[in-house]
Amino acid sequence: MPEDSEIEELKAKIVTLEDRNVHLMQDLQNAENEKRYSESELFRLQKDVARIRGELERLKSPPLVIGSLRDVLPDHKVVVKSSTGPDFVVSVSQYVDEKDLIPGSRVTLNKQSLAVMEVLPAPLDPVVTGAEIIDKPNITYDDIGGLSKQMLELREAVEDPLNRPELYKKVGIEPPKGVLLVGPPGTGKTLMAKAVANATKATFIRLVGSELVQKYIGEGARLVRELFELAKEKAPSIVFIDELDSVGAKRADVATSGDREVQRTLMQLLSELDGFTPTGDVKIIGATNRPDILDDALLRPGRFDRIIEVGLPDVEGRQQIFKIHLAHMNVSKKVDPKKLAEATEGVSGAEIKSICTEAGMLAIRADRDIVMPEDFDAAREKVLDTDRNKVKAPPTYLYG
Ligand SMILES: Nc1ncnc2c1ncn2[C@@H]1O[C@H](COP(=O)(O)OP(=O)(O)OP(=O)(O)O)[C@@H](O)[C@H]1O
Repeated sequence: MPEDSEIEELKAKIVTLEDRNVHLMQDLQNAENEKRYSESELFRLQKDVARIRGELERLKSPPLVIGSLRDVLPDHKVVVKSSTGPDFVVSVSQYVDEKDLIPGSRVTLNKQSLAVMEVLPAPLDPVVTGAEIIDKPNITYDDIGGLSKQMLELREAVEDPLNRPELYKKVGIEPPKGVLLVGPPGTGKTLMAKAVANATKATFIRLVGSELVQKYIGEGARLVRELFELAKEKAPSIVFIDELDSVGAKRADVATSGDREVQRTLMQLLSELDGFTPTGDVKIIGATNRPDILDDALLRPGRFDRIIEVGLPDVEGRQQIFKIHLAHMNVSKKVDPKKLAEATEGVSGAEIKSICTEAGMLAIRADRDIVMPEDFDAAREKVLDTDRNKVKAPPTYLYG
Protein backbone atom coordinates (compact mmCIF):
# COMPACT_ATOMS: atom_id res chain seq x y z
CA MET A 1 0.00 0.00 0.00
CA PRO A 2 1.50 3.41 -0.94
CA GLU A 3 1.80 5.78 1.86
CA ASP A 4 -0.47 8.78 2.20
CA SER A 5 2.36 11.16 1.38
CA GLU A 6 3.06 9.28 -1.85
CA ILE A 7 -0.61 9.48 -2.82
CA GLU A 8 -0.61 13.22 -2.17
CA GLU A 9 2.50 13.60 -4.29
CA LEU A 10 0.95 11.67 -7.17
CA LYS A 11 -2.26 13.72 -6.98
CA ALA A 12 -0.23 16.95 -7.14
CA LYS A 13 1.66 15.58 -10.18
CA ILE A 14 -1.66 14.75 -11.89
CA VAL A 15 -2.90 18.32 -11.31
CA THR A 16 0.34 19.74 -12.74
CA LEU A 17 0.14 17.44 -15.77
CA GLU A 18 -3.49 18.33 -16.40
CA ASP A 19 -2.58 21.98 -16.19
CA ARG A 20 0.20 21.47 -18.66
CA ASN A 21 -2.16 19.56 -20.93
CA VAL A 22 -4.56 22.53 -20.99
CA HIS A 23 -1.70 24.87 -21.89
CA LEU A 24 -0.44 22.53 -24.59
CA MET A 25 -3.95 22.23 -26.05
CA GLN A 26 -4.14 26.00 -26.14
CA ASP A 27 -0.76 26.21 -27.86
CA LEU A 28 -1.93 23.64 -30.36
CA GLN A 29 -5.06 25.65 -31.06
CA ASN A 30 -2.97 28.82 -31.54
CA ALA A 31 -0.56 27.02 -33.83
CA GLU A 32 -3.46 25.70 -35.91
CA ASN A 33 -4.96 29.20 -36.17
CA GLU A 34 -1.61 30.56 -37.24
CA LYS A 35 -1.24 27.84 -39.82
CA ARG A 36 -4.65 28.60 -41.25
CA TYR A 37 -3.85 32.34 -41.39
CA SER A 38 -0.50 31.66 -43.09
CA GLU A 39 -2.18 29.39 -45.61
CA SER A 40 -4.75 32.00 -46.52
CA GLU A 41 -2.00 34.65 -46.70
CA LEU A 42 -0.01 32.36 -48.97
CA PHE A 43 -3.04 31.85 -51.17
CA ARG A 44 -3.61 35.60 -51.37
CA LEU A 45 0.01 36.29 -52.25
CA GLN A 46 -0.01 33.53 -54.87
CA LYS A 47 -3.04 35.13 -56.43
CA ASP A 48 -1.27 38.51 -56.44
CA VAL A 49 1.78 36.99 -58.07
CA ALA A 50 -0.39 35.35 -60.73
CA ARG A 51 -2.18 38.66 -61.37
CA ILE A 52 1.06 40.62 -61.62
CA ARG A 53 2.58 37.92 -63.87
CA GLY A 54 -0.50 38.12 -66.09
CA GLU A 55 -0.24 41.91 -66.21
CA LEU A 56 3.48 41.63 -67.07
CA GLU A 57 2.69 39.16 -69.83
CA ARG A 58 0.05 41.45 -71.20
CA LEU A 59 2.42 44.41 -71.20
CA LYS A 60 5.16 42.37 -72.84
CA SER A 61 2.84 40.79 -75.39
CA PRO A 62 3.27 41.97 -78.98
CA PRO A 63 0.63 44.28 -80.41
CA LEU A 64 -2.43 42.62 -81.84
CA VAL A 65 -3.41 42.99 -85.45
CA ILE A 66 -6.95 44.07 -86.29
CA GLY A 67 -8.76 41.98 -88.79
CA SER A 68 -12.24 41.15 -89.90
CA LEU A 69 -13.96 37.84 -89.63
CA ARG A 70 -14.91 36.39 -93.01
CA ASP A 71 -16.29 32.96 -92.24
CA VAL A 72 -16.67 30.52 -89.36
CA LEU A 73 -15.39 26.96 -89.98
CA PRO A 74 -15.78 23.80 -87.87
CA ASP A 75 -13.30 22.97 -85.05
CA HIS A 76 -12.91 26.50 -83.75
CA LYS A 77 -11.31 27.70 -86.98
CA VAL A 78 -12.25 30.84 -88.88
CA VAL A 79 -11.35 32.71 -92.03
CA VAL A 80 -10.02 36.18 -91.27
CA LYS A 81 -8.70 39.04 -93.28
CA SER A 82 -6.10 41.17 -91.59
CA SER A 83 -6.46 44.85 -92.35
CA THR A 84 -3.52 44.71 -94.74
CA GLY A 85 -3.03 41.15 -95.94
CA PRO A 86 -4.91 38.35 -97.68
CA ASP A 87 -7.42 35.90 -96.14
CA PHE A 88 -6.14 33.29 -93.65
CA VAL A 89 -7.63 30.26 -91.97
CA VAL A 90 -6.69 30.58 -88.29
CA SER A 91 -7.54 29.16 -84.87
CA VAL A 92 -9.57 30.95 -82.27
CA SER A 93 -8.38 31.46 -78.70
CA GLN A 94 -10.25 29.27 -76.23
CA TYR A 95 -11.32 32.41 -74.37
CA VAL A 96 -13.42 33.62 -77.30
CA ASP A 97 -17.07 32.67 -77.05
CA GLU A 98 -18.16 30.89 -80.21
CA LYS A 99 -21.45 32.76 -80.36
CA ASP A 100 -19.56 36.07 -80.67
CA LEU A 101 -17.99 34.86 -83.91
CA ILE A 102 -20.21 36.56 -86.44
CA PRO A 103 -18.91 37.07 -89.97
CA GLY A 104 -18.22 40.76 -90.52
CA SER A 105 -17.19 41.50 -86.92
CA ARG A 106 -13.87 43.12 -86.09
CA VAL A 107 -11.38 40.89 -84.30
CA THR A 108 -7.87 41.16 -82.88
CA LEU A 109 -5.30 38.69 -84.18
CA ASN A 110 -2.08 37.40 -82.67
CA LYS A 111 0.75 38.98 -84.64
CA GLN A 112 2.54 35.69 -85.31
CA SER A 113 -0.11 32.99 -85.53
CA LEU A 114 -2.95 35.35 -86.49
CA ALA A 115 -5.13 33.40 -84.04
CA VAL A 116 -8.26 35.31 -83.10
CA MET A 117 -7.70 36.72 -79.60
CA GLU A 118 -10.94 38.65 -79.08
CA VAL A 119 -13.98 39.96 -80.87
CA LEU A 120 -14.19 43.75 -80.79
CA PRO A 121 -17.47 45.58 -80.26
CA ALA A 122 -19.06 46.69 -83.51
CA PRO A 123 -18.29 50.29 -84.43
CA LEU A 124 -21.30 52.48 -83.85
CA ASP A 125 -23.26 53.32 -86.88
CA PRO A 126 -24.45 56.88 -86.31
CA VAL A 127 -27.46 56.30 -88.53
CA VAL A 128 -28.54 53.38 -86.38
CA THR A 129 -27.63 55.03 -83.10
CA GLY A 130 -30.15 57.74 -83.55
CA ALA A 131 -28.37 60.89 -84.67
CA GLU A 132 -30.61 62.78 -87.04
CA ILE A 133 -28.92 63.00 -90.42
CA ILE A 134 -30.61 64.82 -93.27
CA ASP A 135 -28.92 65.26 -96.60
CA LYS A 136 -30.46 68.65 -97.20
CA PRO A 137 -33.24 69.69 -94.82
CA ASN A 138 -36.31 71.14 -96.50
CA ILE A 139 -36.68 74.02 -94.01
CA THR A 140 -36.10 77.39 -95.62
CA TYR A 141 -35.66 80.88 -94.19
CA ASP A 142 -39.30 81.54 -95.04
CA ASP A 143 -40.35 78.91 -92.50
CA ILE A 144 -38.93 80.97 -89.65
CA GLY A 145 -40.93 83.75 -88.07
CA GLY A 146 -39.25 86.69 -86.34
CA LEU A 147 -35.55 86.18 -85.58
CA SER A 148 -34.44 88.24 -88.58
CA LYS A 149 -31.49 89.77 -86.69
CA GLN A 150 -30.42 86.36 -85.41
CA MET A 151 -30.77 84.79 -88.85
CA LEU A 152 -28.57 87.50 -90.32
CA GLU A 153 -25.88 86.79 -87.76
CA LEU A 154 -26.11 83.05 -88.32
CA ARG A 155 -25.92 83.45 -92.06
CA GLU A 156 -22.86 85.66 -91.75
CA ALA A 157 -21.15 83.15 -89.53
CA VAL A 158 -22.10 79.95 -91.32
CA GLU A 159 -23.57 80.55 -94.74
CA ASP A 160 -21.09 83.12 -96.05
CA PRO A 161 -17.97 81.11 -95.18
CA LEU A 162 -19.48 78.09 -96.95
CA ASN A 163 -21.03 79.79 -99.96
CA ARG A 164 -18.72 82.78 -100.37
CA PRO A 165 -15.38 81.94 -98.73
CA GLU A 166 -13.64 84.54 -100.90
CA LEU A 167 -15.32 87.28 -98.82
CA TYR A 168 -13.33 86.26 -95.77
CA LYS A 169 -10.19 85.61 -97.80
CA LYS A 170 -10.26 89.08 -99.35
CA VAL A 171 -10.64 90.81 -96.02
CA GLY A 172 -8.06 88.50 -94.48
CA ILE A 173 -9.99 87.27 -91.46
CA GLU A 174 -11.05 83.84 -90.35
CA PRO A 175 -14.74 83.12 -90.01
CA PRO A 176 -16.02 82.01 -86.60
CA LYS A 177 -15.63 78.30 -86.09
CA GLY A 178 -18.58 77.42 -83.94
CA VAL A 179 -21.78 79.30 -83.34
CA LEU A 180 -23.77 78.91 -80.15
CA LEU A 181 -27.51 79.58 -80.21
CA VAL A 182 -28.70 80.47 -76.75
CA GLY A 183 -32.33 80.66 -75.73
CA PRO A 184 -35.38 79.00 -74.19
CA PRO A 185 -36.80 75.74 -75.58
CA GLY A 186 -38.94 75.84 -78.69
CA THR A 187 -37.76 79.22 -79.98
CA GLY A 188 -36.56 77.93 -83.34
CA LYS A 189 -32.90 77.13 -82.78
CA THR A 190 -33.09 73.78 -84.58
CA LEU A 191 -35.15 75.39 -87.29
CA MET A 192 -32.46 78.05 -87.86
CA ALA A 193 -29.70 75.45 -88.12
CA LYS A 194 -31.75 73.40 -90.58
CA ALA A 195 -32.53 76.46 -92.71
CA VAL A 196 -28.83 77.33 -92.99
CA ALA A 197 -28.07 73.73 -93.97
CA ASN A 198 -30.72 74.04 -96.67
CA ALA A 199 -29.31 77.32 -97.96
CA THR A 200 -25.80 75.88 -98.13
CA LYS A 201 -26.92 72.49 -99.51
CA ALA A 202 -25.18 70.97 -96.54
CA THR A 203 -25.77 67.68 -94.75
CA PHE A 204 -27.44 68.35 -91.42
CA ILE A 205 -26.24 66.18 -88.55
CA ARG A 206 -27.96 66.64 -85.20
CA LEU A 207 -26.67 65.22 -81.95
CA VAL A 208 -28.48 65.65 -78.69
CA GLY A 209 -26.20 66.20 -75.71
CA SER A 210 -28.35 64.39 -73.17
CA GLU A 211 -28.68 61.34 -75.44
CA LEU A 212 -24.94 61.19 -75.96
CA VAL A 213 -24.31 60.79 -72.28
CA GLN A 214 -27.42 58.93 -71.14
CA LYS A 215 -28.41 56.66 -73.98
CA TYR A 216 -25.03 55.58 -75.24
CA ILE A 217 -23.27 55.13 -71.93
CA GLY A 218 -19.58 54.55 -72.43
CA GLU A 219 -19.94 55.30 -76.14
CA GLY A 220 -20.46 59.09 -76.09
CA ALA A 221 -16.90 59.96 -77.03
CA ARG A 222 -16.82 57.35 -79.78
CA LEU A 223 -20.13 58.52 -81.17
CA VAL A 224 -18.89 62.12 -81.26
CA ARG A 225 -15.75 61.03 -83.11
CA GLU A 226 -17.69 58.97 -85.63
CA LEU A 227 -20.27 61.65 -86.27
CA PHE A 228 -17.56 64.19 -86.95
CA GLU A 229 -15.90 61.71 -89.32
CA LEU A 230 -19.23 61.34 -91.06
CA ALA A 231 -19.53 65.14 -91.22
CA LYS A 232 -16.17 65.32 -92.99
CA GLU A 233 -17.16 62.56 -95.40
CA LYS A 234 -20.45 64.21 -96.24
CA ALA A 235 -19.12 67.79 -96.34
CA PRO A 236 -20.32 70.42 -96.73
CA SER A 237 -22.10 69.70 -93.51
CA ILE A 238 -23.50 71.33 -90.44
CA VAL A 239 -23.14 69.55 -87.12
CA PHE A 240 -25.86 70.75 -84.78
CA ILE A 241 -25.34 69.88 -81.13
CA ASP A 242 -28.56 70.35 -79.20
CA GLU A 243 -28.58 70.55 -75.37
CA LEU A 244 -24.86 71.31 -75.42
CA ASP A 245 -25.00 71.91 -71.66
CA SER A 246 -25.55 68.17 -71.08
CA VAL A 247 -22.03 67.44 -72.26
CA GLY A 248 -20.48 70.83 -71.70
CA ALA A 249 -21.40 71.82 -68.16
CA LYS A 250 -18.71 73.40 -66.00
CA ARG A 251 -16.38 70.76 -64.68
CA ALA A 252 -16.83 70.18 -61.00
CA ASP A 253 -14.72 67.61 -59.19
CA VAL A 254 -15.21 64.57 -61.31
CA ALA A 255 -16.65 62.13 -58.85
CA THR A 256 -19.08 59.63 -60.29
CA SER A 257 -18.51 57.40 -63.28
CA GLY A 258 -21.38 59.25 -64.97
CA ASP A 259 -19.44 62.50 -64.57
CA ARG A 260 -16.37 60.87 -66.01
CA GLU A 261 -18.41 59.71 -68.99
CA VAL A 262 -19.64 63.27 -69.60
CA GLN A 263 -16.08 64.47 -69.20
CA ARG A 264 -14.75 62.04 -71.82
CA THR A 265 -17.47 63.04 -74.26
CA LEU A 266 -16.70 66.73 -73.70
CA MET A 267 -12.97 66.18 -74.19
CA GLN A 268 -13.67 64.41 -77.48
CA LEU A 269 -15.93 67.23 -78.57
CA LEU A 270 -13.27 69.83 -77.75
CA SER A 271 -10.66 67.90 -79.65
CA GLU A 272 -12.98 67.63 -82.66
CA LEU A 273 -13.60 71.38 -82.52
CA ASP A 274 -9.86 72.02 -82.39
CA GLY A 275 -9.26 69.66 -85.28
CA PHE A 276 -11.25 71.78 -87.70
CA THR A 277 -10.09 74.75 -89.70
CA PRO A 278 -12.60 77.56 -89.58
CA THR A 279 -12.44 77.90 -93.36
CA GLY A 280 -13.26 74.23 -93.89
CA ASP A 281 -16.65 73.08 -95.04
CA VAL A 282 -17.84 71.54 -91.79
CA LYS A 283 -19.62 74.03 -89.54
CA ILE A 284 -20.66 73.52 -85.99
CA ILE A 285 -23.72 75.02 -84.36
CA GLY A 286 -24.46 74.41 -80.70
CA ALA A 287 -27.68 75.14 -78.84
CA THR A 288 -28.40 75.54 -75.16
CA ASN A 289 -30.87 77.15 -72.82
CA ARG A 290 -28.36 77.10 -69.96
CA PRO A 291 -25.37 79.15 -71.17
CA ASP A 292 -24.58 80.02 -67.56
CA ILE A 293 -23.47 76.48 -66.76
CA LEU A 294 -21.29 75.96 -69.83
CA ASP A 295 -17.65 75.15 -69.33
CA ASP A 296 -15.46 78.11 -70.30
CA ALA A 297 -13.33 75.76 -72.39
CA LEU A 298 -16.20 75.53 -74.88
CA LEU A 299 -16.46 79.28 -75.29
CA ARG A 300 -12.78 79.93 -75.98
CA PRO A 301 -11.79 81.52 -79.28
CA GLY A 302 -11.67 78.87 -81.95
CA ARG A 303 -14.48 76.90 -80.37
CA PHE A 304 -18.02 78.25 -79.87
CA ASP A 305 -16.79 81.77 -80.30
CA ARG A 306 -19.93 83.39 -81.69
CA ILE A 307 -22.98 83.55 -79.45
CA ILE A 308 -26.40 84.37 -80.86
CA GLU A 309 -29.28 84.93 -78.47
CA VAL A 310 -32.59 83.50 -79.58
CA GLY A 311 -35.22 84.81 -77.21
CA LEU A 312 -38.97 84.39 -77.05
CA PRO A 313 -40.65 86.12 -80.00
CA ASP A 314 -42.04 89.63 -79.58
CA VAL A 315 -45.55 90.46 -80.80
CA GLU A 316 -44.38 90.90 -84.38
CA GLY A 317 -42.40 87.69 -84.29
CA ARG A 318 -45.43 85.84 -82.95
CA GLN A 319 -47.60 87.29 -85.69
CA GLN A 320 -45.17 86.07 -88.32
CA ILE A 321 -44.97 82.63 -86.73
CA PHE A 322 -48.78 82.40 -86.63
CA LYS A 323 -48.89 83.41 -90.30
CA ILE A 324 -46.38 80.70 -91.20
CA HIS A 325 -48.35 77.98 -89.46
CA LEU A 326 -51.79 79.26 -90.52
CA ALA A 327 -50.66 79.25 -94.15
CA HIS A 328 -50.99 75.45 -94.21
CA MET A 329 -54.43 75.47 -92.58
CA ASN A 330 -57.96 76.01 -93.72
CA VAL A 331 -58.86 78.94 -91.44
CA SER A 332 -61.82 81.29 -91.37
CA LYS A 333 -61.20 84.82 -92.62
CA LYS A 334 -62.13 85.98 -89.14
CA VAL A 335 -58.93 84.46 -87.69
CA ASP A 336 -56.53 87.36 -87.31
CA PRO A 337 -52.82 86.53 -86.73
CA LYS A 338 -52.29 89.98 -85.24
CA LYS A 339 -54.93 89.38 -82.58
CA LEU A 340 -53.59 85.90 -81.90
CA ALA A 341 -50.10 87.37 -81.46
CA GLU A 342 -51.38 89.99 -79.05
CA ALA A 343 -53.08 87.33 -76.94
CA THR A 344 -50.00 85.12 -76.63
CA GLU A 345 -47.41 87.20 -74.82
CA GLY A 346 -44.47 85.11 -73.57
CA VAL A 347 -45.29 82.16 -75.80
CA SER A 348 -42.60 80.32 -77.82
CA GLY A 349 -42.70 79.38 -81.49
CA ALA A 350 -43.17 75.74 -80.59
CA GLU A 351 -46.17 76.64 -78.43
CA ILE A 352 -47.65 78.69 -81.26
CA LYS A 353 -47.37 75.63 -83.47
CA SER A 354 -49.10 73.54 -80.79
CA ILE A 355 -51.91 76.12 -80.53
CA CYS A 356 -52.47 75.92 -84.29
CA THR A 357 -52.49 72.11 -84.28
CA GLU A 358 -54.82 72.01 -81.29
CA ALA A 359 -57.21 74.51 -82.92
CA GLY A 360 -57.33 72.29 -86.02
CA MET A 361 -58.14 69.27 -83.84
CA LEU A 362 -60.98 71.16 -82.16
CA ALA A 363 -62.45 72.03 -85.55
CA ILE A 364 -62.31 68.36 -86.58
CA ARG A 365 -63.94 67.36 -83.31
CA ALA A 366 -66.75 69.85 -84.03
CA ASP A 367 -67.18 68.27 -87.45
CA ARG A 368 -65.99 71.35 -89.30
CA ASP A 369 -63.33 71.59 -91.99
CA ILE A 370 -62.67 75.23 -91.30
CA VAL A 371 -60.92 76.49 -88.19
CA MET A 372 -62.68 79.35 -86.36
CA PRO A 373 -61.35 82.06 -83.99
CA GLU A 374 -63.02 80.34 -81.03
CA ASP A 375 -61.02 77.17 -81.78
CA PHE A 376 -57.87 79.23 -81.36
CA ASP A 377 -59.13 80.70 -78.08
CA ALA A 378 -59.82 77.26 -76.65
CA ALA A 379 -56.57 75.86 -78.06
CA ARG A 380 -54.58 78.68 -76.50
CA GLU A 381 -56.11 78.03 -73.09
CA LYS A 382 -55.45 74.32 -73.39
CA VAL A 383 -51.86 74.54 -74.63
CA LEU A 384 -50.84 77.15 -72.09
CA ASP A 385 -52.58 75.25 -69.34
CA THR A 386 -50.73 72.05 -70.08
CA ASP A 387 -47.39 73.65 -70.90
CA ARG A 388 -47.23 75.67 -67.71
CA ASN A 389 -49.45 78.27 -66.16
CA LYS A 390 -48.23 80.93 -68.49
CA VAL A 391 -49.68 84.24 -69.64
CA LYS A 392 -53.23 83.04 -69.64
CA ALA A 393 -55.38 86.12 -69.98
CA PRO A 394 -56.22 87.03 -66.38
CA PRO A 395 -59.52 85.56 -65.21
CA THR A 396 -62.20 88.23 -65.50
CA TYR A 397 -63.54 87.77 -61.94
CA LEU A 398 -60.36 89.42 -60.67
CA TYR A 399 -61.55 92.61 -62.26
CA GLY A 400 -65.26 92.14 -61.86
N1 LIG B 1 -39.40 81.24 -84.99
C1 LIG B 1 -40.18 80.22 -85.38
N2 LIG B 1 -40.84 80.28 -86.55
C2 LIG B 1 -41.64 79.28 -86.95
N3 LIG B 1 -41.85 78.14 -86.25
C3 LIG B 1 -41.22 78.03 -85.09
C4 LIG B 1 -40.35 79.05 -84.59
N4 LIG B 1 -39.85 78.65 -83.41
C5 LIG B 1 -40.36 77.43 -83.18
N5 LIG B 1 -41.18 77.05 -84.18
C6 LIG B 1 -41.93 75.78 -84.27
O1 LIG B 1 -41.62 75.00 -83.13
C7 LIG B 1 -40.97 73.78 -83.50
C8 LIG B 1 -39.85 73.51 -82.51
O2 LIG B 1 -38.86 74.50 -82.65
P1 LIG B 1 -37.32 74.16 -82.59
O3 LIG B 1 -37.13 72.69 -82.49
O4 LIG B 1 -36.62 74.85 -83.69
O5 LIG B 1 -36.97 74.83 -81.23
P2 LIG B 1 -35.61 74.80 -80.42
O6 LIG B 1 -35.33 76.20 -80.04
O7 LIG B 1 -34.60 74.07 -81.19
O8 LIG B 1 -36.08 74.00 -79.15
P3 LIG B 1 -35.25 73.07 -78.16
O9 LIG B 1 -34.37 73.98 -77.39
O10 LIG B 1 -36.37 72.49 -77.33
O11 LIG B 1 -34.54 72.07 -79.03
C9 LIG B 1 -40.49 74.00 -84.92
O12 LIG B 1 -40.48 72.80 -85.64
C10 LIG B 1 -41.50 74.98 -85.46
O13 LIG B 1 -42.63 74.29 -85.95
